[in-house]
Amino acid sequence: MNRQELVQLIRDRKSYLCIGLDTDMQKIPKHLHSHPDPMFAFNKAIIDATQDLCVAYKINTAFYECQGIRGWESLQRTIEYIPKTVFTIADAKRGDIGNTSAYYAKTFYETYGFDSVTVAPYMGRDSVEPFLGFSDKFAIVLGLTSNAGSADFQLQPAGDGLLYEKVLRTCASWGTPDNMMFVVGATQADSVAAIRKIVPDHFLLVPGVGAQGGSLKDISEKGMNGDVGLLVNASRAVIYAGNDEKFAEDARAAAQALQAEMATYL
Ligand SMILES: O=c1ccn([C@@H]2O[C@H](COP(=O)(O)O)[C@@H](O)[C@H]2O)c(=O)[nH]1
Repeated sequence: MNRQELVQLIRDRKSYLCIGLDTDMQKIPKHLHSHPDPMFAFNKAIIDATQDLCVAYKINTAFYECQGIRGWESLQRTIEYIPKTVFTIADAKRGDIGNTSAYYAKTFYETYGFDSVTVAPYMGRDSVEPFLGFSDKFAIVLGLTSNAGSADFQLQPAGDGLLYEKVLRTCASWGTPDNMMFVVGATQADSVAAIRKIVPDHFLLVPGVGAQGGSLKDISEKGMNGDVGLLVNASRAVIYAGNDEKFAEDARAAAQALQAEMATYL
């Protein structure tokens, strides 16, 4: 999916909600455990219940990788089940020397068919560029993350500003808003004005609403640009809104509340 199609989808659905499929075998309802593929059964029910309310699904690969081959099979069934009209994110936080990054890009864009993959930029230009050479695909580079540890490096002084500002400025010069987005935590709303000065046109993937306490209102008011420019992720707050037979209904209600609030900001 390209940027124009994503913007149109957001306008049509009055939503910039990304639902995170952080599917945890310890948390899915007990009655699904007898299913041949419990993770996929859970994801399928969530997707069926929410697909008209969101514009993206984010699969955090850690939850699948830890299950070995069965987890990768659940991931594959899930990505194949998500409608092609919805934007997909492999939250894998990859990045390595160039030839290795090229295989990470091929894995997520071609083998699995994701629209985007999250990329850790610490290894520099040659580690990020292999994710940029695919049409209608996006590298989503970690900018200012939602966790407390973001203060350890990202918020440290570097030259005239802070390290994360240098990361945003430098990475933005390697790509364009058509092939790159940035991760900015919802818990970092106070920094969003500074971020928008550096990357006014890029989409921001914003995790941290819900379980991590970030404010949808703050991030929407401070982070939106002319093309909306935001994908706000909620994982646990949506997919674990309930944990019994009606978990999918509960997930829909949680997603609907977020979408309804988003509609007021558009
Ligand atoms: O800075 C970051 C980068 C990624 N994440 C990921 O987003 C979701 C958030 O889950 P919630 O349950 O909505 O808190 C999860 O997959 C994280 O690994 C992040 O939180 N912050």
